[in-house]
Amino acid sequence: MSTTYTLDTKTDRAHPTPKPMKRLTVPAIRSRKTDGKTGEPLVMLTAYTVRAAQLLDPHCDMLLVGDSLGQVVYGLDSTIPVSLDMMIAHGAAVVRGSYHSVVIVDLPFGSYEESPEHAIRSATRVMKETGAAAVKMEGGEAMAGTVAFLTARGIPVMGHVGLTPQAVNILGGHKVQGRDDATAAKVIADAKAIDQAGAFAIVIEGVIEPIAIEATRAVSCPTIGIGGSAQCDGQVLVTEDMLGMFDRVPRFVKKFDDLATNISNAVETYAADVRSRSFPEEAQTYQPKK
Ligand SMILES: Nc1nc(=O)c2c([nH]1)NC[C@@H]1CN(c3ccc(C(=O)N[C@@H](CCC(=O)O)C(=O)O)cc3)CN21
Ligand SMILES: CC(C)C(=O)C(=O)O
Ligand SMILES: [Mg+2]
Repeated sequence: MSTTYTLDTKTDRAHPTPKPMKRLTVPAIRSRKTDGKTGEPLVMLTAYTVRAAQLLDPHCDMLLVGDSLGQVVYGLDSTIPVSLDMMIAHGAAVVRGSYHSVVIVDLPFGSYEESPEHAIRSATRVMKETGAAAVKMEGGEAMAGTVAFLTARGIPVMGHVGLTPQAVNILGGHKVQGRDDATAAKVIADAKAIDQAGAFAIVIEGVIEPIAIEATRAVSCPTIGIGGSAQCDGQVLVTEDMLGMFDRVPRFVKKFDDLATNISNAVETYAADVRSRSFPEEAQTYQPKK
């Protein structure tokens, strides 16, 4: 399944061996149902900037321009205030920095819920102005008609069920779903509805493992877990969380590095060097031509 890619250290761009890399497609992603064990899980991470996209692209199947940029990039308390213009600006940057992964852009709160027509207007802007291949929207049974409407008109949709952060005011916080019969049944029904409406994949966020497994088995498209289960057909995390760049992280995050400490150390050294006049040195200083 996986091809070997090498990194051009000057550009951080991936180079396949032996022939040029082609961007993965939505149908290729859709066909990657693993049924829990067989097959290679899908790898997705969030990206908001061109530099992040360049670094992540060779290693991922999908890059998600998540509305989590509200908290991570803009310091907001929730994803509720994020605008479509913000998503489009970051989406275009991520498409420019990638050429292997499928790029998916979150439709932000208030840009799609009113009607299928409302959703397609926003999604069309995303597709035209960013070059992304798909959009993602939160919601289950209530959004199934909208998912079908967009899919029938050329816009691939990724679903998102379980802990849906745009519904934080209904859920009463970022709370794990499926611990009681009512939310457990809702997660399954929502996943089935979005799958039958034609979603090419579904994010299952913050759901107890047995229900995430049941939802994965109940749908024909791949599920992407985040605080879901290792038996989902793929996994996603917020990149800054897994790199140790964001301090308040959910329990489902594993920190694969501690970049905040590295950056803080480098800046401490810079500040000390400026204050002691040991930076800049000769090598960083311009002199008149001799
Ligand atoms: N940096 C970042 N990472 C994310 O994963 C993320 C965002 N931002 N912004 C949008 C949403 C918000 N998310 C969140 C935020 C908090 C929890 C959280 O603290 N959950 C509790 C669960 C408590 C429970 O019900 O048991 C936890 O302790 O993990 C979960 C998801 C996921 N998304
Ligand atoms: C956490 C993922 C699934 C997301 O929706 C986001 O980053 O906004
Ligand atoms: Mg999101």
